Amino acid sequence: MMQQFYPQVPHTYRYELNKDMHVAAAHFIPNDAAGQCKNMHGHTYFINITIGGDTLDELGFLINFKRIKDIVHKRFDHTVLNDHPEFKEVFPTTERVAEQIWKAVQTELQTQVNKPNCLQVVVRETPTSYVVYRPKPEELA
Ligand SMILES: Nc1nc2c(c(=O)[nH]1)N=C([C@H](O)[C@H](O)COP(=O)(O)OP(=O)(O)OP(=O)(O)O)CN2
Ligand SMILES: [Zn+2]
Repeated sequence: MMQQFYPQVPHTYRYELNKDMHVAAAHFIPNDAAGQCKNMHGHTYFINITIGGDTLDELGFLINFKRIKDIVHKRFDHTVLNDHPEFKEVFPTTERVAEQIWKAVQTELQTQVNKPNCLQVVVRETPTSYVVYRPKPEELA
């Protein structure tokens, strides 16, 4: 079941789009300070992505919902997060996962003519733990 939690991000865009998805993935935090998380274990991550913009494309989309899912789900679903190049230098904590999702989505959005912005990424790792990632204003187009 989707966790119906939607933190609001303040903005003045005409359109706001939200995409929810689940990603099943394994990870581990290779440091003794992480306790049990040092051992490989899995989560069904709940992810919510918020996109804002003032103009639509020729179809009337801010961006196709499916394209957002493809950027994240195709990349991470049923994988070991630690195996991905973006997690070679940093551990795949919830914070870092949210940050990397923002980077991947924002990069894709900037290839669009209407250039919408990714305003927020929510990553829920467990029923009791989640992170909200928001870019700095200077990181937006
Ligand atoms: N700031 C962070 N703290 C922790 C992270 C993280 O990514 N960022 N990750 C973990 C572990 O990976 C773990 O899977 C999740 O921890 P936790 O929420 O403590 O899991 P529980 O289900 O045991 O939570 P309870 O509320 O105690 O049941 C740890 N910390
Ligand atoms: Zn974990």
